Amino acid sequence: MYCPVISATGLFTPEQSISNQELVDSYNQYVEQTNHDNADKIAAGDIEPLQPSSVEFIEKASGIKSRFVLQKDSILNTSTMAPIMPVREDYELSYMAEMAVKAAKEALLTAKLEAQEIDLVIVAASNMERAYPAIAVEIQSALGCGGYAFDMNVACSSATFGIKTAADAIKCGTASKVLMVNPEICSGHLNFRDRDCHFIFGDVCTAVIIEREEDAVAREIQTVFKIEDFKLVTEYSNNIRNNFGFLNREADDPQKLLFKQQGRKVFKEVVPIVADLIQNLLDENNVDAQKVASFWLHQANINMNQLITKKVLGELPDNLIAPIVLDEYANTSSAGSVIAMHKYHSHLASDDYGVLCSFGAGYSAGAILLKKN
Ligand SMILES: CC(=O)SCCNC(=O)CCNC(=O)[C@H](O)C(C)(C)COP(=O)(O)OP(=O)(O)OC[C@H]1O[C@@H](n2cnc3c(N)ncnc32)[C@H](O)[C@@H]1OP(=O)(O)O
Repeated sequence: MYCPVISATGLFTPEQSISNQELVDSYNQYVEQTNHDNADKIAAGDIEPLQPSSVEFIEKASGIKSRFVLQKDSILNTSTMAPIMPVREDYELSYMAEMAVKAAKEALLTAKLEAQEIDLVIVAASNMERAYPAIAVEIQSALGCGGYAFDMNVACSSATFGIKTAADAIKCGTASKVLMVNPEICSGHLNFRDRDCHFIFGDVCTAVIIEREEDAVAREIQTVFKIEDFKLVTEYSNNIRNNFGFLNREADDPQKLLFKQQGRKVFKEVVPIVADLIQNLLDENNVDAQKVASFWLHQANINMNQLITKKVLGELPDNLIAPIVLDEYANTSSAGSVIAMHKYHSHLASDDYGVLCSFGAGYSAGAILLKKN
């Protein structure tokens, strides 16, 4: 049985970003116009007027200050309020593959690997740009990787479940070097006309190389994280849903089928699931939570993340121990915890532990115990 390690990560960040102020200005302009257009119905009491959004609410409720997006103008334009991106021709690279190739190249460079050496490509993300051919097979071809490739979706937990799938393939010898990517175009599943959630998500792509420990050692890779143990859990819930799919293309209002959540219920129900999952993982491996150098958590919401770390550690740690990137990136679904790890791991010393943890729709949650070489 081979021992799987993470030998590199990569990150693609879109060039364009939207501040809370820009987002709120656009939303409030839409509210003003809609209320003006419906003035008679509102006056007759037939419909309620739309309420404005606010920068103060967004920052306080979520900790988000800005988000990166692939297509800013059409999101802020009140006549579209969605990322309007030209349909790519069959001979062109898809948007998801394009982002993933960029993130993957950084990871391959760090891991001192050629793309041809990769023998499994996994796309793990919460939305796929199309049903088939698999985006992973397109990436495999674009990079020139060998072996096989497939797509998988466990919503915000896609990356941890993807790493677990990759590690299992390495352990049993099905693959020796895996590229796992998380191209998340979350702006596409967001209803920017819904005040409750218009601020939550951003676009990004992360990449992770998982391989046999002996191969990474042979190439003298400086920073390698040994995958010590995992815990994955799913528990069905209707509280976070995206109902948009191939069976509702004729829906009256497709926007209403996009992301929706019962935010308070999610908060209340998911925090204990995640805190218990992490605690059980640490207990079973005899690792004291205080000795963990970093908890790279899914970047859902500042209050949720802080409560989870507080439950595990008994106090609020500094930003290196539980790094927050959602202020700049917002919630990027499966990519969030990997961004946190990518940006905040250089302080780990040899034999230090880190926990990579995801949680989200399903419900689904995953925690991975990592040990630095
Ligand atoms: C796990 C995942 O990644 S899923 C995606 C992210 N989801 C999560 O992080 C789940 C955790 N949930 C949360 O963090 C929170 O529920 C949030 C941030 C989504 C919302 O914060 P809450 O404090 O719960 O706000 P809530 O929806 O209850 O609204 C509070 C008030 O603010 C109002 N409000 C809602 N949106 C806005 C807005 N954009 N601007 C101003 N006011 C607003 C509401 O109408 C409500 O008003 P009321 O008290 O008069 O009824």
